[in-house]
Amino acid sequence: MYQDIFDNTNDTSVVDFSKKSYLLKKIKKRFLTYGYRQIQTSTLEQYDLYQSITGTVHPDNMIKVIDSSGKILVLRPDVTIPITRMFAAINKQQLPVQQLFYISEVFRHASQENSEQTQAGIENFGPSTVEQDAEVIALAIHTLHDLGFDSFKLEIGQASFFRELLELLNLSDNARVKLQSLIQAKNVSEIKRLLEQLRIQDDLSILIQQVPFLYGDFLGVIHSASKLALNKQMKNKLAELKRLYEVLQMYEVENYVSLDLGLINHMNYYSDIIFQGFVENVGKPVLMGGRYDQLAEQLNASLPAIGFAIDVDFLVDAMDQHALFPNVTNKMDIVLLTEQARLQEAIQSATMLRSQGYQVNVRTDESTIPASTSLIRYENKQQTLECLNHTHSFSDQNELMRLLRQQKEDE
Ligand SMILES: N[C@@H](Cc1c[nH]c[nH+]1)C(=O)O
Repeated sequence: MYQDIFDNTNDTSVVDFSKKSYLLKKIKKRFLTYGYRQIQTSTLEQYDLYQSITGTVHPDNMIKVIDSSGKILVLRPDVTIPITRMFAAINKQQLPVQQLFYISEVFRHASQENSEQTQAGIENFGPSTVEQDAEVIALAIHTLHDLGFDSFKLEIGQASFFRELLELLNLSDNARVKLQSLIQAKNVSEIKRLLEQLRIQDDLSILIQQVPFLYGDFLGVIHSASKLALNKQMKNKLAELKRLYEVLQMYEVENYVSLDLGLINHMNYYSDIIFQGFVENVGKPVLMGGRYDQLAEQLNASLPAIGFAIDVDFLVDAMDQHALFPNVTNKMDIVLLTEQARLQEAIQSATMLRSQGYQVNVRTDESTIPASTSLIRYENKQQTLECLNHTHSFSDQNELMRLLRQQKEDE
């Protein structure tokens, strides 16, 4: 029974936390350079809001809480929707551009377990243009690059291209979901079988069977897709993708992108461009996003927007696998070991050293000394500094500071 208390936790150890904070610092710095400002939304959200919006996390996968009045709340399953809610409440029309970022926990119920993940993401509310899409994609690439990955890819898809295609088929919800997942899995033989079962007319069936092959080199895919019998809207979407690629070339990030016209995302609120970031040897995306120009319409506002979120905990694992963290040590900079009679003197030195930014502990018992780079002893009427296998005695704080500076130079 007691074991239950220890299961299903999401604790982060000291070492992992220092990795996480290293990563978050880098991400935050990069987001700031593109003009994003940090925001925080409430952890508890109205269940009704999420139930009424289509295209979000499935209600069964939300973690519910009941408040004192009996109302059902959910632990924030997504950040994009609360931010859209926030702006839709104040602005019914397009705002002056709003560029926001967040570092927040999201809570989802996944395969029998409650999962809590930290997401670091951005949302950009403003005119829906290809140039804006390119800037957001460049930011995503720039961020992954900052973390030290040199081999990663951003797979780009087009939600409306795909949707148009499916609409031509007039399918039931069930059949659509099934076909979508087969296309995403690129399961060609099952797609063929399903289309036969559904008695889809030949020319459309041939078109759909081509979709799993529409991935890879960006311009190559656009070229292959343009040869298929597409309607005008789909042709326009391809022209936009071509322009997107041109702008990504201006950012000099075109080598990091590929195109997958069969790409779908678990969130259905995306209206146009969607993307997922993959790093080498890791099967799941570490970054997900896209344009969601119609989401705010469900909240009676017109606020085109684009954004993405990074799964921070997953990225920590990926960075670990790629050995991208600098050595993390648990060591104190300095430990002061003192006899009881000189405790006050040691405490005063510790205060002075902390004011200089050193990490310092004072101890009176040798058996409790934590690992440290340097040890200062106050004993037998003497004070000494032990570091790098040398022992130096010093007479006052000035001399101690001089020794420590010297030690830094020698390191
Ligand atoms: N909220 C999305 C990511 C995203 C942010 N902005 C747009 N999309 C997710 O959790 O997958």
